[in-house]
Amino acid sequence: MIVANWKMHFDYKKALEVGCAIKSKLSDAKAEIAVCAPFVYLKDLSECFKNSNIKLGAQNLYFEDEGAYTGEVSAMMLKSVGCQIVIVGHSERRQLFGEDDNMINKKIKSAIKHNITPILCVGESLSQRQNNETFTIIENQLAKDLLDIKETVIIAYEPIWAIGSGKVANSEQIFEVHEFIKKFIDTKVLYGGSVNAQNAGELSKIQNVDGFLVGGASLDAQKFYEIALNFEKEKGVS
Ligand SMILES: O=C(CO)COP(=O)(O)O
Repeated sequence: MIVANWKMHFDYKKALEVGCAIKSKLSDAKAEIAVCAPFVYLKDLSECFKNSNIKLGAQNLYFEDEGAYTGEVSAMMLKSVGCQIVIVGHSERRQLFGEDDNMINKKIKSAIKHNITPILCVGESLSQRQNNETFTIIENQLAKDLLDIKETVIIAYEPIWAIGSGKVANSEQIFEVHEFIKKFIDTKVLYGGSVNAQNAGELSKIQNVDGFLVGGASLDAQKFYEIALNFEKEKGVS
C-alpha cells in the first residue's frame, strides 16, 4: 500500500492537476494506492478518482459527528464526500497542535464508526532514539491510541527524525520496529520518512514493510508513481 500525504501543500488547481496525474499513472496499479489531501480538495478529488482504484484520504478529523466545534471536520463529513482513509496522530499534529493519545484514540474510534480506515502514525524523536526509548515510546503510543479498539487500523511507523530530513531509517531499524508493532497488532505496517523514488526499491526489500506513507515525494506525480512501481517490483505484487 502506497499512501500520499500531501500535508498543507498546493492550491486548488495544482491539487487537482497532481491528483488527476496520479490517477492516470496509477489507475492500474496492483498495490493499493491512496492520496490524503487537504479537506477542501476532497470532494473534487473524489470525482477525479471515480472508476479507479485510487483511494481518497484525509489527514485529520474531529471525533464528534456534529456540533459547536468551529473549524473542525468530522468522520461523518469525510464519509459524505467519499473519503475511505484518514491519517490520525501524525507527529506534526502531535507536536504542533498538542494532539494527545486520548484524542487520537477517540478520532480512530470515530473513523471506524463511519467505516473510514484509520492510518495511525507512531514514531520516536531523535533524542528518544538516542536514549534507547524507541520501543517504550512506540508501545506507549500503540497501547493508548488503540485502547478498546479491535477493528482494523493501519499503522505507519514514522521516526520523527526521518520526516522531511532526507535521513531515512536504516533497514535494521525499520525491520525491528515493524516487527515490534506487528507483535502488538497484526496489521499492515507502512514506513514513512524521506521515502523517495531512489530509496523505495531498497526499502521495499524489508520483508515486514507493507508499504509507504510518502510526504514530499508524493507532491510530484511521476516520483510518486516511481515509488509505487519500485515497491510493486520488489514485492512481486502483480
Ligand atoms: O510525514 C511524512 C508522511 O506522513 C513523511 O514526510 P516526508 O516523506 O516528506 O519525509
